[in-house]
Amino acid sequence: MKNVISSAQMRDADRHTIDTAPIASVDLMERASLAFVGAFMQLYPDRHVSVLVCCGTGNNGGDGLAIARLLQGHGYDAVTVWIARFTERETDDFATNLTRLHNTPVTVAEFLPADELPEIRQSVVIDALLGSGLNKPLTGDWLRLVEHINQASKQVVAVDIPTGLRANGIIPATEPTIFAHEVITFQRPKLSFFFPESAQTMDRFQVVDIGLDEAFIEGAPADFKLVEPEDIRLAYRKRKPFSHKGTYGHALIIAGDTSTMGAAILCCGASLFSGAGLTTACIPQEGLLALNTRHPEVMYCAMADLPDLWDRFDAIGIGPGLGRRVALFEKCLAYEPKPMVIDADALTALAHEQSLLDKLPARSILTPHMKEFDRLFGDHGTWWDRVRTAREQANARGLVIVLKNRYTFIAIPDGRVLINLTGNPAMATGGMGDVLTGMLVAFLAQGYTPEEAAMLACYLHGAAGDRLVADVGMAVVPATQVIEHLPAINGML
Ligand SMILES: NC(=O)C1=CN([C@@H]2O[C@H](COP(=O)(O)OP(=O)(O)OC[C@H]3O[C@@H](n4cnc5c(N)ncnc54)[C@H](OP(=O)(O)O)[C@@H]3O)[C@@H](O)[C@H]2O)[C@H](O)CC1
Ligand SMILES: [K+]
Repeated sequence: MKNVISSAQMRDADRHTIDTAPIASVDLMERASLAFVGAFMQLYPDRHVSVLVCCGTGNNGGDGLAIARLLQGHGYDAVTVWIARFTERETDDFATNLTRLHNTPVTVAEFLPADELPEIRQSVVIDALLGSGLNKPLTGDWLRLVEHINQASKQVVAVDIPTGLRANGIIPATEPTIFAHEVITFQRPKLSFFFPESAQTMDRFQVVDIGLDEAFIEGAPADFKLVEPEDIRLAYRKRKPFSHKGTYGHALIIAGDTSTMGAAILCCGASLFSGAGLTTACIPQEGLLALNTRHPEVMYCAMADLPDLWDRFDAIGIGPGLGRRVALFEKCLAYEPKPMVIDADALTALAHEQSLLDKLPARSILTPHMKEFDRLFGDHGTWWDRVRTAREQANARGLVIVLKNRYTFIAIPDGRVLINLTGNPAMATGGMGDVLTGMLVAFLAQGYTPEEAAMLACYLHGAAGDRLVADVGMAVVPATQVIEHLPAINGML
């Protein structure tokens, strides 16, 4: 898992790399700018596209100057630079790059405080005004310039981070920023990119490697970790020769009600396709025909038989579409504790009866979306606060909290948060949560730890959706398709 590091840690990594590589700081800026230009050229291959590079006078601005020079060197023939001279301070690397830029034909205009800003006629604006050095909200001339750029409604590509966005996750709703369609960021995504509030500031980001010392970055203390494909390959255990269904555990899904039987069937299907050796459904009897038709492999357990059969199960998933049968949840908490996934209506029951939280089996997995989370732990004005509560609760109660979001945050008992990057907006359809729950139960039944199960299920769930979008071209992905695509994803590992 890769560390997500703070701006201060990034500065340390910068300094460390300069000292130990060794590399001059201006050469590191050149490397960063080259990496940016490589990514930019993929986005805008037309050398005649008109580009306005807006630069501050710090190192983000220094990058902008180097980028303008490099683009011109690559044959981009309509590059203009604006420099915002709103402070007398400039960094050494900015100054060096300004001298270098003056040796090229690129047009440079400088703006002093209160200067009138000309109309922006270029098609693309590169935002190199302020980067990770931001230490206060935008005001005065900075704000005026950023608003001028936003009002021009051009394509905006930000260098490292959109101007005005704080890097470290806390995003006040009222703070103005530039709006960037694309962010080309250095070495690591900034923590803020994973918080839904960042959608007001940016559409997409991509990370480019600028050769900072990776060992140093990975050695830094980090509360947030990115789940990488390599982590999944390492965690995932391929099926062994001579293994049998007993090797892969028995999952019990307690779900479904008259009008929400589909949730139970989706959940069971996901368990089946995620490799549980056996899957049993505790659903209302009226759902049996549908279950047998859709998934004849799944067995049935009547509500009344649960106490007698409980010993047979290795992991329990409870909640999807449980509806009026939700009292079952409290009953199950009185039986012998088993690895458990708590979702949907069972989460609502927890919210109504908070004392049940203390009765959850150790290291249970909770899978709330935002509303379920707030019902459970109180309203949160920002995602930063919500994630902080998730960390506190996971740590204090020894739970794994899968806080569902465009980038799902997995808060684990040791206080860290794993960030899952797979998944896409085409998957924003009903039933996806039921599928995730089924997958989690299946992985628990197979003997994975709750942390591993959460990581695998979130990653593979999103990866199946990503495949369906990328390879099959689906604009909208229904949950059943994700289930059927899971084996192919597993085989890929
Ligand atoms: N390791 C890396 O990732 C590398 C990053 N590079 C680039 O460097 C920037 C960070 O550069 P830095 O010089 O530290 O900071 P900025 O350019 O972002 O900001 C410059 C100064 O602006 C002032 N400031 C901060 N907030 C505001 C504001 N709201 N309004 C006005 N001015 C503001 C502040 O100075 P003060 O003296 O006023 O406190 C900043 O110092 C990084 O983002 C990358 O683009 C390197 O090029 C390569 C390595
Ligand atoms: K920027």
